[in-house]
Amino acid sequence: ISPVKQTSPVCFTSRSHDPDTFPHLSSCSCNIEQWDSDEPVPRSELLEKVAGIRGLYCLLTEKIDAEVLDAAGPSLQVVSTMSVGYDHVSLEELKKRGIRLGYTPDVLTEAVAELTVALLLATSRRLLEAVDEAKNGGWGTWKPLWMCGYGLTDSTVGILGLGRIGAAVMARLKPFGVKRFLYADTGPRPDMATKIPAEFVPLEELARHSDFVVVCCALTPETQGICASSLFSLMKDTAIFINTSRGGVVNQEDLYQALVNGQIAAAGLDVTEPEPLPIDHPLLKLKNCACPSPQTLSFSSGTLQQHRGPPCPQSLLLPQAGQGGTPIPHPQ
Ligand SMILES: O=C(O)[C@H](O)CO
Repeated sequence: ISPVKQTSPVCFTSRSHDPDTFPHLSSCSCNIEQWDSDEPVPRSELLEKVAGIRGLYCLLTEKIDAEVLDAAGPSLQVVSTMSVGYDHVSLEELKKRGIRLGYTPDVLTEAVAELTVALLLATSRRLLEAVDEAKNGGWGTWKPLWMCGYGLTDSTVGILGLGRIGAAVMARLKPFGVKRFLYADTGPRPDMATKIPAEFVPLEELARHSDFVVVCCALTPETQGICASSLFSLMKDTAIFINTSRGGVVNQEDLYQALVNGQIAAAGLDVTEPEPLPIDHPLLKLKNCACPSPQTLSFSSGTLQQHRGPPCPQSLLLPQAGQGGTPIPHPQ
């Protein structure tokens, strides 16, 4: 976007941005209009605000589809999303219009990997249940097998989607004495599976053999609902299921049944569909399902301070019309 002074907004940002955290936006000489709220911009406002802009800076709360792009009109050149995943953006519609997409790969790798390990340990060691029991008087006396969980030593961990986050999770779990890492993906990822060796296997084999199944893949048409009863039924009844990718990869009714029927031991979910789940949602009633507030845990302000680069979208994926195709990398 050329820094031309104009009276009408050149860019629209869909959330209020703290100038200290986002110096690039404050110092930019373009005329930027900001949705000045911590809450997502209502759809009707978004459709109005984008008219005639050249750049749109959004979050994963905004669905960027044909309707938004049509409302923006032919002036729109770039959409940037402050997120690692871009499943809320229609790549097809962007491509059709020659609009480029920016996103923020890698800014959350460490944070999400740590959170994944936290969820895995909390569920396998029944931490939240134990805290509840101590608070509500359920801890009567010490019993040797009460609240026993499942250990990582000599275990098999299966990662669905071995991108940056999956590899970072493996690096953190390895020192716990994991014996074998398996992974399933769209194809072998030798680049990700060499430092810590991991075996590429079909998803069904991963489900059958893993003590811990960790989902780190991107949400795509292929992964939508991929974790369903057909997969849970293959898993060990002692298996722990962790999802830190997107809620849409899991069929939540099937997961609920698997947890209630003892098909699997427990689940830790950083992501759900919708977010947040309604407070009376059956998954939130289960003792063997840990489902903390997802966005606060995975995208804390600490994360923003700790990552190595600015949180501004930095990678552009889609070429301008007529410039040839750039393969879309594994987003996570
Ligand atoms: O895609 C992302 O950036 C994360 O899911 C945000 O929490």
